[in-house]
Amino acid sequence: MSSDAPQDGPVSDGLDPETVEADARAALHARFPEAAEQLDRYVAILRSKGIEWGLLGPREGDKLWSRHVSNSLAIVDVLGQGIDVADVGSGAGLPGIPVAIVRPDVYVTLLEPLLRRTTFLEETVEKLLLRNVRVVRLRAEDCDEQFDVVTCRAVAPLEKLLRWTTPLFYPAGELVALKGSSAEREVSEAGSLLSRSRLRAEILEVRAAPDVEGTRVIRVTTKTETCR
Ligand SMILES: C[S@@+](CC[C@H](N)C(=O)[O-])C[C@H]1O[C@@H](n2cnc3c(N)ncnc32)[C@H](O)[C@@H]1O
Repeated sequence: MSSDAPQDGPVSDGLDPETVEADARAALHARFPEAAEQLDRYVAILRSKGIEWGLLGPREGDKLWSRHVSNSLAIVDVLGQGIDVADVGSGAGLPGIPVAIVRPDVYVTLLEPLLRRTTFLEETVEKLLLRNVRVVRLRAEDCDEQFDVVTCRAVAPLEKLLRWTTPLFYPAGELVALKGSSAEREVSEAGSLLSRSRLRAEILEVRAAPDVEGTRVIRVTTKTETCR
């Protein structure tokens, strides 16, 4: 699951991975002090049960802060206040759980079709006492609810994501897809579907905290009609 997680240039090149990881944790604690303890508890669950259950590769244990949590939290400033979010293909809860931890004003639905993963998610949500999260075992294309924002990370190329998720956010909401360096190519490949569906895509550079690696998201919204 982790190999296709979006990540731009390796900030860790030449640096001791333990230092990179400790620095990322410190930067995220400094940015989200009220959430620091909960984030630590979530990372501990990912490092133990997440890896044991095969939801993350064994080598990801050393990159949980610098690769996964910082990447997930890069979208927090893109999300409006008090909104309903669906995290499609949440896997081990990325980005939905870190977002729910630092943004208690947001209500997050973790949408995930695989039983093993929804069991992990339900147990994790219960352990962390997250009141603003629910877990729904469904494929995105089988979900008939609507959300203000659909998030996703490392699930599918934009064109496929649009086919699966447009009914979940159209016409008033948006899709926020964590992508990294493939963002431009994916927008271009989805060009004709975007225009046929009257959707507009923009690429945003985002970062969870000043001292962690940034990434790029594709934000898709509905084209607004212009009055003549
Ligand atoms: C590579 S994992 C990424 C998990 C997580 N978002 C992350 O960044 O670590 C892709 C996830 O998407 C889920 N998935 C695949 N097809 C899906 C669909 N049609 N609707 C919802 N989730 C789907 C898979 O079950 C899997 O958990």
